[in-house]
Amino acid sequence: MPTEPLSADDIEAGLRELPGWQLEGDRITRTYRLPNHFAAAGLTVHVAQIQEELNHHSDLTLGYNTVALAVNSHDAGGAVTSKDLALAARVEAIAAGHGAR
Ligand SMILES: C[C@H](O)[C@H](O)[C@H]1CNC2=NC(N)=NC(=O)C2=N1
Repeated sequence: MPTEPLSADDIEAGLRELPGWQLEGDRITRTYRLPNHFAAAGLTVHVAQIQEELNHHSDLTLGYNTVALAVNSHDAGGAVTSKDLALAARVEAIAAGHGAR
């Protein structure tokens, strides 16, 4: 998968397909709210598993009942690439199953 930086238009187009995700500075971010702490911990572990599978890792923060992700591509000089959007899409696909909104 290319690790070329995406244009602002491409990032905007990608984020339109990712509800709740936004561009904050040079990273795409999302905070999921979970029914309770244990559900948030479970989503955190599941996201870590996906990130290992993709070999692409966000800053992943577990709160009382939240899971926050912030990611860009180090190997593209800290720019947003298709790898970041792909990670976000994988997380979007499983988050609701953990009770996230
Ligand atoms: C050596 C290893 O493949 C690289 O460091 C991977 C690991 N996870 C990564 N995560 C992110 N966000 N960006 C990267 O460029 C990256 N590269």
